[in-house]
Amino acid sequence: KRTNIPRVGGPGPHGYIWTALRSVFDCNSVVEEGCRQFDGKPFVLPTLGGDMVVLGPDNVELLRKSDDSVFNAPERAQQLFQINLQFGDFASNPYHLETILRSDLTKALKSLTPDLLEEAQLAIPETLGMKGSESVTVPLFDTMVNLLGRVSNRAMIGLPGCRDQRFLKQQVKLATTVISLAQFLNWFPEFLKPVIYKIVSLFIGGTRAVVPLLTPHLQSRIDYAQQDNPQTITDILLKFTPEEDIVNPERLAVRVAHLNMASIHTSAIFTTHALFELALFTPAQMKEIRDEITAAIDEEGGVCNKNAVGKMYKLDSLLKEIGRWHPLFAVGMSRVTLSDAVIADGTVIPKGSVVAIAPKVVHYSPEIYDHPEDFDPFRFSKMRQSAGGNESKHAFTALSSDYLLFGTGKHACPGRFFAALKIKVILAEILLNYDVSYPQGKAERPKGMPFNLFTTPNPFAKLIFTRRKC
Ligand code: HEM
Repeated sequence: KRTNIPRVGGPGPHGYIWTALRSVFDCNSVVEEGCRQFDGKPFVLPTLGGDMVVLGPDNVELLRKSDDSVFNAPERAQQLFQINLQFGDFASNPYHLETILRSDLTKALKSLTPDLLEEAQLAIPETLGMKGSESVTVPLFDTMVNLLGRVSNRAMIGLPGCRDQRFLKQQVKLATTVISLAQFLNWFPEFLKPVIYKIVSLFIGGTRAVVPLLTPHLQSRIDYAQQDNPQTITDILLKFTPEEDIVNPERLAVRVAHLNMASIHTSAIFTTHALFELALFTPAQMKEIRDEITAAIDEEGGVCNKNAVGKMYKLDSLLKEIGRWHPLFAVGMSRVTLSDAVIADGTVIPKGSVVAIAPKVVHYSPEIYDHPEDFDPFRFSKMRQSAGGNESKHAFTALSSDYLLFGTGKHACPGRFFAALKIKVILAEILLNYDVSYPQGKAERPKGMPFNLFTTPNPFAKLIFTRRKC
């Protein structure tokens, strides 16, 4: 048994604390340092939430096959988000994850597309604040979070809830508060956590602030759903909702708030990165991507429906290349070991460890990707062309051990098809109606903002949207 796993960073307590702080503010370089130093062998990454064992890429398969008996994901989600305090006891019956997201939502995407498109068409000029002007300059990430909050909720809860600004404001805030609050709660002993949570959430909001604003919108869906014609994700969810959550819609609101939390920021991050990249496109690249979008819509009789979106291969490729470059987390697919576990190189990981994998080691591997250090927006659409019958392997939403954006195995992101659809509907609409450019003198990709192993686009960076002349 080898259990002495080395640690990245300087020696001694000072080295430990300094590296843990770097994992908050400079996570990408600490993780890169560890991956380089230990060259595929596991190493310990100190974080403010405790030690994390970063496994080499040869363990992706181990996590893919995992059934939670040894490498457990729900337990890790509990630690990361303090789910029992912030979302209640849904671990015992996660019906909103299992039934709806894994099959029913994906099947319903076709019928949700017209509403997503209608909302995008109305919300884009309103959220940008165009108000009749030809051109506006906006802080891009915040603008996209607000846009995605509204468009996502057109599918999630429908009208009029998706335009309720008070609800959207609290819902958007939830994603940023949940993780920080969970990390803060982790510093207290178990028995104190509920009290601390109650006090702190009085000041910073969180789930408790979203639920009362969301519940009335769900109540009207409950009344509507008695007719058998689901028009929103909530309507589909209601088919699987136990009676106790129907009579207490606050309980249902917690589930919907949780789905929204997983859905809005992730999609907004991708839309933001995509627009930052599109603003750097050459005129020839821009023509290529626009021509493909127009052709896809024309083939569907001028309607941007789900089939049309499915034919926007260059847009799909751009998103996939963004995911290769910016995989959300410096380390992801995080699990807790429920017993001692032997990994690919024979190392024994002790029971109770948190393990994770650094996606960039895979995404930047020259054995997998040609010139991995180059950002090539059409990398995957070119790979698709030469795939000889295996084209779908290169789709943005395809899962593979060569591409870890959406994780792997049983817990791979179940919302990825919904995410891809809404992001593409929004981007196609923007590309066909606006030119995007950087404010003068800033024509370079803004650096992301790492925080707590997670990297968001720079919130201060701006983009100019100019209406296209037809
Ligand atoms: C581009 C957008 C998105 C990205 C990059 C993304 C990424 C991820 C990743 C990396 C995981 C963890 C996978 C693992 O541990 O193996 C995950 C899990 C999850 N995602 Fe997403 N996600 C996105 C959009 C969405 C959307 C739109 C929804 C909801 C509608 C969603 C719902 C979830 C849920 C519920 C889980 C937990 C699954 C489980 O534990 O079984 N995600 N996502």
